Amino acid sequence: MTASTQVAAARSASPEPSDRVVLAVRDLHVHDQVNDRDIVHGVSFELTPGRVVGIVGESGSGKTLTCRATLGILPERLVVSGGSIEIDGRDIAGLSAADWTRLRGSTISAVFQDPASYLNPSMRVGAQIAEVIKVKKGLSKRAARRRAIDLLAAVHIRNPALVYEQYTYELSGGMLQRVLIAAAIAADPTVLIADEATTALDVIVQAEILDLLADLRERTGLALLVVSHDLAVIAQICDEVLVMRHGEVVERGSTSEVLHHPQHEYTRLLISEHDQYGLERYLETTEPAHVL
Ligand SMILES: Nc1ncnc2c1ncn2[C@@H]1O[C@H](COP(=O)(O)OP(=O)(O)OP(=O)(O)O)[C@@H](O)[C@H]1O
Repeated sequence: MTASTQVAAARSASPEPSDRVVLAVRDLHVHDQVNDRDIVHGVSFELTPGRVVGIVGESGSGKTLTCRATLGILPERLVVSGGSIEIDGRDIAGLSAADWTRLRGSTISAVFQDPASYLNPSMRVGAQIAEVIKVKKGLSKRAARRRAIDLLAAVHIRNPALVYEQYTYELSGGMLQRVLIAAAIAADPTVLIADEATTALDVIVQAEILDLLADLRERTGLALLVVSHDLAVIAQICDEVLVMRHGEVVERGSTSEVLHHPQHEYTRLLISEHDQYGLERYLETTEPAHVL
């Protein structure tokens, strides 16, 4: 049984109602204590199992800080100054460092741009995934290795046992991003945040990684928060989209509704900027744009 089928089997053995809210961000405000100003103003969204919410916006619009607040990893000078974040029904405001250690990876996990910087260059990549499994799942060294190889197969790596033994410098950017996704899902989180996770990849590899995320959501019920400055990425995978500008959500709605009938001038600008990259092929479809 592969890792993904194991995950799917474990979940189907205890089916969860799909309207169970696994992440609720309500009226989130992030404040810069040094400059005494709010830089994220009232962001709200909810994730249920298998749902994909996207955040799109230009550089500096507050996308990453929204993710970092959700993961409890804001830079020191920044604080959550308003609103609430609940993960699996639990308000994160009162979490201790030990609670966060338990939660990160096993309930909420993340992948970012530049996977190489999140992997140790002097350790075989498979061993790094196995390490997560040993720590988070308490498996033996041998069982963790087996599961890590299964996970590499689950993220569509063709020769997982060989790749397990390789180092980061031997792998392409797309392969490294797959390895990082395997590590991120190793402890069966319910929520995965993908912050510009495909930005550094060429268009074909980017599409493959988005397919992989869609496949994981389909098979395991993983809920996804996908952050990108690129509307084409959002169009390919998200059920719902929030358009951010200067720390505020200027427009939100189902992806196909926002792409077909943008209400805000800034959304229209984003769409027109992306036409040249092929967004029109999603806009031309009569079906919802996000269906893969
Ligand atoms: N460590 C920090 N200290 C102070 N201000 C910060 C810090 N990180 C971000 N900011 C401020 O918050 C704003 C939002 O940053 P954020 O990284 O969330 O933007 P973003 O939409 O993710 O952009 P990008 O796509 O470039 O990552 C920035 O314009 C910056 O002014």
